[in-house]
Amino acid sequence: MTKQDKAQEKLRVYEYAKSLNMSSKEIITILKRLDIPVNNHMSVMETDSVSKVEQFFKNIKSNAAAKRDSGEQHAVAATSSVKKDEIAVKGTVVADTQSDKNTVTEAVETKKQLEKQVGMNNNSNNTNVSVTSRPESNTSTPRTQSTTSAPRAQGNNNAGSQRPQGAGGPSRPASSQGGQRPTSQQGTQTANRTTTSSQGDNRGANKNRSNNNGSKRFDDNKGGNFRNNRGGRNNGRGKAQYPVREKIDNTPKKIIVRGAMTVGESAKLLHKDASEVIKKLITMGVMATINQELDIETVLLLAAEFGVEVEVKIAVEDDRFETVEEVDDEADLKSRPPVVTIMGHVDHGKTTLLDAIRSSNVSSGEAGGITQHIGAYQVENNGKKITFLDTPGHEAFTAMRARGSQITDIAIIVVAADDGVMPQTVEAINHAKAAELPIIVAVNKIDKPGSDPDKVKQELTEYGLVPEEWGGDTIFVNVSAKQKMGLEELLEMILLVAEMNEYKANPDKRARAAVIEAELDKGRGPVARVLVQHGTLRVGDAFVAGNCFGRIRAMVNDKGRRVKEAGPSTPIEITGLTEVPQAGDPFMVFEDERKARSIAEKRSITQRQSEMGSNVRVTLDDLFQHIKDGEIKGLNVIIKGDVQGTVEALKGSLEKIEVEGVRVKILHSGAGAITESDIILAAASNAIVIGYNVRPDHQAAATAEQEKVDIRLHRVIYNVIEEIEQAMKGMLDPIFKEKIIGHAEVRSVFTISKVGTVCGCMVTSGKIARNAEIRLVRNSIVIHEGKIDSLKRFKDDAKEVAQGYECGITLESYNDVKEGDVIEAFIMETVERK
Ligand SMILES: Nc1nc2c(ncn2[C@@H]2O[C@H](COP(=O)(O)OP(=O)(O)OP(=O)(O)O)[C@@H](O)[C@H]2O)c(=O)[nH]1
Repeated sequence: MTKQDKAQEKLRVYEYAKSLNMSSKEIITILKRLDIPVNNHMSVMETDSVSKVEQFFKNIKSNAAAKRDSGEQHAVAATSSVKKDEIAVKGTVVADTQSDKNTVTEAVETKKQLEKQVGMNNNSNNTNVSVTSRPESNTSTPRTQSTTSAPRAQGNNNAGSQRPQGAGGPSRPASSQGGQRPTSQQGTQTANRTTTSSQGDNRGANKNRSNNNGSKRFDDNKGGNFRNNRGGRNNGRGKAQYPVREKIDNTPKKIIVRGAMTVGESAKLLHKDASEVIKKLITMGVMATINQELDIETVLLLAAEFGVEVEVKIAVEDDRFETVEEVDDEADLKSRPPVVTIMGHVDHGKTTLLDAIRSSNVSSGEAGGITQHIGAYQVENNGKKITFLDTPGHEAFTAMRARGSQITDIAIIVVAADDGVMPQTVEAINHAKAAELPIIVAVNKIDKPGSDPDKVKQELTEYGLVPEEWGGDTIFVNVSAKQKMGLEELLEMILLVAEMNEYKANPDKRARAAVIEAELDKGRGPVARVLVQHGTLRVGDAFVAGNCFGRIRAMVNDKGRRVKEAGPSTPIEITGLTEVPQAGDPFMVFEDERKARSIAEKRSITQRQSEMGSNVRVTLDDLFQHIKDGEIKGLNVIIKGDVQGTVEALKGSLEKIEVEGVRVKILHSGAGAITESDIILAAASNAIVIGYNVRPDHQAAATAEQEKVDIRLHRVIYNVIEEIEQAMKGMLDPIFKEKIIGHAEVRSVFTISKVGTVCGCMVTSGKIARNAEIRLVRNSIVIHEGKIDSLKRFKDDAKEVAQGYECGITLESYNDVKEGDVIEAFIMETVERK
């Protein structure tokens, strides 16, 4: 089986879209509408999702059919109802997304507009509808001319779209439109986009506007421009009850909505009497008084009823720009270089490999530049670029992910052929898998005598990485970073994976990027290295990076050259910041420095508030609530245990748990203490950490506290399983929860006859209380759990001993204590259920 075949086994959004002759964006909108988690066009579509989408199409079809049946006239629709409905879906979604990238309202709108579209289809024969009496409308005159024109396949056979549109009716010269058409160019543009033709002539105008480079850069993510709500479309619907009035109508063509507003405010905006608006609302089934607040959705419907176009501008999105997913027009997307991270075990040759690739593949035309370490670099192979992140290792990678930056496309796992799979190799694989990245394995050091690449392949099959020649789908490349062998093939394989995944971005808009590293330079002030992800970054651009802002003073590329602009996947060093951002911070360009400053300020306030506020991570205590709210579809878990065997057993049992469709997903498991890397992975993947007979090391505990990661420590497998199961069912009753109150280090051990082993200890954190329970920990492994027999300060019994003091401790029925052991004291506390 070829690599291509393998890759195609997984159905990605874009492939599915292609098969339906739709764009990824449309499918994404539908998936979101159906509450199916989806990130982008590369997201894998499970069979379940496909059937849900198909069901969605079916529903639309049957709705349309039902409406048709109930209507009086359906001449046009009958001939090709399936195709028509599909296209109706398509046309509407495009209309939505194209008009604006407001993804939040988009999903809601889709349904409404779909319904509306269906409704509009039913009016298809009603060609004499007086759509609007607005003087500015450019639809009325053409309509009367077009009553004889052939119905459109799209089912947009409402009055407005029945007329030929620009090039859509070549037999009709543009001039025949007289003064009604804004320009002939607009007509042509409209006609070119046949699927969106339902939107009438103004679409052409809007497209023209968005083609204007300058303004387009800042158009993204502003409120929705619900052009389907345009005048002319809906008047036909209400016509029966409300005959057209002859008086001059000053209804605005378009209004801007910034949030919910009262009936009175809506009326003012729509240039209507409040009574008229209230009446209209009643016909829509909404009983409201003049001071009653209408949510955005209702305002949108109301405006549509009056035939007014709405632009939704919700300012709140600006300061949470990283959460807004931009949906670009497929036509605007251009291929971009893949971004690659190299991971692997210590000393397996990550840095050597990065250096070898860099020194042997400097892109043509760039040769002679002075190598500059800016966190990433680009090389060229057969005229195609690849971006390598310069900070090898999965910790840095996952730390960035934890800050919300997913910048890597492909992970290279380096395994030394003379050493084989090591603990950090497994960690790296799991970190890459958690980020859902395609993995290429580079088996390194094949020049070394005794190296055995096949053994590495064999070992990796255990972790789900099966080479293609063995029937799997993982690409393995044998390399020697030191001898520069196999590098060419490695690059080719990266480009192959990139080709299969079609990494694309829209270079023609304001830049979005991620900070790779940042520092305070003595001479130049704050300096940040960023990787441009979307759009083009230019000198002079005002931007926000994390909670900092600035204006780009200068940009230097990885060859040390000053550049004026940088497109997607380009790493660049920038100056012009006011402060130093953090690695992983999101970066976005804004229209001016004032705006950037205000957004940066808002972001830092929000951050401070959320730091003070409640935990946003999943914990077992609030798991049920998350499941109930549909926020999580699976519980991500990291398991660490004292012995590999028990870890495997635990893994097997947990994976079997399923409660109401929610399953446990083990992101990573291994023997040994809970490390900081485990916590970072948990934070990045919203996972909980289970420690079976092991403890978090110092650093890990501190990071867990800071990142608010839930760590569950257990000594009985059954308890772990029960706890998780109960939490998922919402039946967890942590009437008691363990609270660690302190640690004492055993500094000396002596045996006294009749008393047993006495431990001379120093309390290193918190306190040790006489009535507390204890755990004896040796090298992060729990070797005993029990009670304190006696606690003494010098000769006297003590109730508790605080941090920084020495004490003598004997344990109840336990004597196997060694110097260097840690006694962890804990109490069981009553916890209120959330
Ligand atoms: N013989 C041989 N030695 C290699 C090869 N690649 C790397 N080495 C050596 O392996 C050692 C470790 O290489 P590094 O590149 O520092 O390994 P690393 O994975 O970056 O190590 P850390 O940064 O410590 O995680 C160095 O002494 C390299 O010279 C190779 O292909 N063949």
